[in-house]
Amino acid sequence: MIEILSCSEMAEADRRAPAEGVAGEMLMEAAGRAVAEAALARWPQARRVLVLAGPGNNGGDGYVAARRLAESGRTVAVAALAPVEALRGDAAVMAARWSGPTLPIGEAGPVDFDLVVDALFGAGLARPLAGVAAHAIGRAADSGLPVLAVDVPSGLNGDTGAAAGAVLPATLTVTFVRLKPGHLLYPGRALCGEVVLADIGMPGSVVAGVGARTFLNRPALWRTAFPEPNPQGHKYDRGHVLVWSGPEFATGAARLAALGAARGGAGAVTLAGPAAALRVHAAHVSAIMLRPAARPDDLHAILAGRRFAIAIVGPGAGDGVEAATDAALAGAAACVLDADVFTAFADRPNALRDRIAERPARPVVVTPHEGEFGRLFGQGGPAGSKLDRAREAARRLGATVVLKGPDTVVASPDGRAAIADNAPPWLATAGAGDTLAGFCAGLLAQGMPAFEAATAAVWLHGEAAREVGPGLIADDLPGALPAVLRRFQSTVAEGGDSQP
Ligand SMILES: NC(=O)C1=CN([C@@H]2O[C@H](COP(=O)(O)OP(=O)(O)OC[C@H]3O[C@@H](n4cnc5c(N)ncnc54)[C@H](OP(=O)(O)O)[C@@H]3O)[C@@H](O)[C@H]2O)[C@@H](O)CC1
Ligand SMILES: [K+]
Repeated sequence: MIEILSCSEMAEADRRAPAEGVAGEMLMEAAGRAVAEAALARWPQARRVLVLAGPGNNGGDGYVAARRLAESGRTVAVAALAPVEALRGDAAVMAARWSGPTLPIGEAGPVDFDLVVDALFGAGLARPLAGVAAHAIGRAADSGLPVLAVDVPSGLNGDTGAAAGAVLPATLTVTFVRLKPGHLLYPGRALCGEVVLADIGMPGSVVAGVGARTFLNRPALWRTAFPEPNPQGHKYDRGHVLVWSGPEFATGAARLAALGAARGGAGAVTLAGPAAALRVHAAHVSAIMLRPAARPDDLHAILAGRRFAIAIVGPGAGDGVEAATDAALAGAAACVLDADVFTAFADRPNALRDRIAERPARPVVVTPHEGEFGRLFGQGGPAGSKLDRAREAARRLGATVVLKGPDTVVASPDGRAAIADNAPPWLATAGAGDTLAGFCAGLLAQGMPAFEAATAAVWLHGEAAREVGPGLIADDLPGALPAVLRRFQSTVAEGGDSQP
């Protein structure tokens, strides 16, 4: 279940389902039943339920849920935004099957109820909520009652995770078939509360036919590309990562990247930089090699001497970052560009694009957080949701983009994208991004393709942070990776997945 479907892709699946023998009515019955079952499981004590029903199929699901809840002995009332006669298609059928009390929404407040089911708008939201609909969700929110949202909280855009106007925050959201981007991208993720994904009998072949290009970042997405250690392998079979280090008083970031690359599985890792900086590194690292490079241009010669080297440039790179980027893009087999690179190329994304385009077959992964993304692209940068922006940036740069945050998006220039949902809040700490750049380079060094390496690195990074728990500092992340990898490898060996 790793595809993520946009609202229009989900509608496309609905249109294709009847040809595979699954009528819309069947899907709606199953959806409404799943909502009722989730309500009963989560709030077994709730006796009186108010269902807010909208004018489309989201409302149709609400009428089914109302019927099912009434059948299970709950006292249910429907507060309808549209008169029953105005409903069309499956929603009209389901409204006709509902024989309990129905009031115009303006006349039904959430007084004397224990639970609100929000079936006003789902995937068909077309504009900000206004008038009686906005008033109704305001009253529901103010009531303090738990809210079960059908598909998505009303007012939330299922594609972007944003809301142009008022939204009814949910305690629990029951969605169907596949997740939508809005369940994962903030603020949507927080507005959904807990999310339950219900199987409503949509055939997998119908979903596959839609050809979704967005995925949940789980091992199932990249597991087959994950490097398997060769028992007869040599360390250089697992690649060599070269990290450019800036000046002596800013060595931490480059060192975290180097340690991340080593833990991420690179056969060998070298920190290259000014001698004064290397002396600082020498006081901290043992397994990492040190190579003097007085000036970033010296990287050309170092890279020329290696058949296969992955370069990391940006963490703690300092003033020479542009020259170091040039050398990396000219000579490395793959590059991870982070941090100071985005300052050096601020407002000049095309200059970076042109350099990347000089060797189009060579994988490049860029790993900005939102601030760095804004700095790089400046005015006229990619617009829209985080997913849209990452995709557009990948297309413009010709590089795999990791747009970091609590809902990190990885996008490939070929159009694929993945959203992560496993980063704990304590991962937002100084140096965590440098370690991520290292994990990614460590996987690239072992020959993993860029999109797979970047998505795997992001997932492993989140798991490593969970492994450490609250109180984490970035220094802990490389050391937490072996336990995560051990668990991951054992689930692969068992043919399973550590998460669905
Ligand atoms: N495969 C699945 O997942 C399945 C999904 N199913 C369910 O179908 C839902 C999608 O149904 P949907 O396409 O009918 O859209 P929905 O959200 O009900 O809204 C459309 C209506 O709202 C109106 N409208 C829009 N914005 C408005 C506003 N701001 N203010 C006022 N009105 C506004 C719009 O009117 P119009 O824009 O034309 O004026 C139209 O009448 C989906 O979320 C899920 O719950 C299941 O039943 C079966 C399987
Ligand atoms: K809803």
